[in-house]
Amino acid sequence: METSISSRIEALSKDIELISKDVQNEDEKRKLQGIFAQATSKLQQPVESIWEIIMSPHAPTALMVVIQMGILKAVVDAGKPITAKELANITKGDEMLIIRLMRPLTAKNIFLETDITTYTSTPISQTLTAPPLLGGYQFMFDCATRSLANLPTYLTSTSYTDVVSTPGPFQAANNTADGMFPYLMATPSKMANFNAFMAGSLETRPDWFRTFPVPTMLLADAKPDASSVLLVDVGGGNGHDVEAFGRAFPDAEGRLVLQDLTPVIEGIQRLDARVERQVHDFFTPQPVRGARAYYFRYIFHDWPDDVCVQIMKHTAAAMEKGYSKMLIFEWVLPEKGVPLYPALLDINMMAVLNGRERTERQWRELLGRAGLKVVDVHKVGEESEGLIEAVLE
Ligand SMILES: Nc1ncnc2c1ncn2[C@@H]1O[C@H](CSCC[C@H]([NH3+])C(=O)O)[C@@H](O)[C@H]1O
Repeated sequence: METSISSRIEALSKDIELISKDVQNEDEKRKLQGIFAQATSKLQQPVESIWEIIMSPHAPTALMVVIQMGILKAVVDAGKPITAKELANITKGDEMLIIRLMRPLTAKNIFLETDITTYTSTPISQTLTAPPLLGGYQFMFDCATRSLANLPTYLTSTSYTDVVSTPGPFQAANNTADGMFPYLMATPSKMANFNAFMAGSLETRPDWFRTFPVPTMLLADAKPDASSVLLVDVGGGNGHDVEAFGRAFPDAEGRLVLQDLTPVIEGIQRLDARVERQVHDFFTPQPVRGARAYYFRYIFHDWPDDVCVQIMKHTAAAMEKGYSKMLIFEWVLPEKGVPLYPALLDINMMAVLNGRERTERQWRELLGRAGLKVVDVHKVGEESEGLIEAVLE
């Protein structure tokens, strides 16, 4: 006997609930989300999908204003329903403006409308108040959205050549010769938003040093004396990553060094004593020579190829042949079927930094130009970043 659609939907919904609970890791989670997204797009009429895309910038824009006005904080802090009138009093904004801004956000379940023009927070708005997410949201809106909106105009002006050098879309959109990092560093609160964002992006990810075989790859043959350097985190931001690495391997011999530009190193509030801080511009010669590992997380996707080669050459010049390794933690795109997130990140890098996400072939070529060769590409699937291990040719 044929089962009715409604009983099949019910069975599917139970199954989805069970599978969702059993999902073990990021890779499985993203695969499942991909299947859900595909199912949704199959059910949607093409015209509905198109309208969803057309209307996609509007809610994030309303949310940015709501953050900027202090409404997000006021609603979450209230801990109970709060009216638009009360919000207008707290934020000194116009009541009617607040009502209009809150409509798409309640429709998206970012806030709950408990009564007419009365709101309370949801897990989404509550989670968004965490500094890494709030900082990240404001950073993306400020740095990426303007460049993205201007990208079609910019690419018309270049007759649709790929973005491979500076100046690029960010410079055109912001009418500046500077790159994103000097732009951020000129305003400490913007740089703080960015650093919080980068540190926070680790929290939802499995640690690279637990995912990939650090004991065999690095520790086993590292020089056993305490004065040699085990790992340099180049452009390591606040030091969150190298600090976590140190905590994971408390007995590993060797120094841990964090390098970044002056405003970042000087802005660090707290860091394990084991991690040495060093101001270093990676466009100048690498001062730490002969380390076991020079680790770069999310650095090269910020830069066009020619610029990456400069950074890589400075590192290669400091590496000890047969001992030092360059480790790159980034996306390694498949040649076909790039998942949505890294595909979007690539467009982001194009718009904001004249950078790009790269395939394994592109990584090998790039490293080869700096006199380095890839000895291994560690991956756990297409849905998460990989670790490229390279040595001197
Ligand atoms: N010229 C430069 N020299 C050294 N660090 C730089 C330079 N330009 C940008 N950076 C840093 O590069 C980093 C890129 S963001 C990545 C931060 C960190 N590795 C992480 O994965 O969380 C930022 O911390 C910047 O301050």
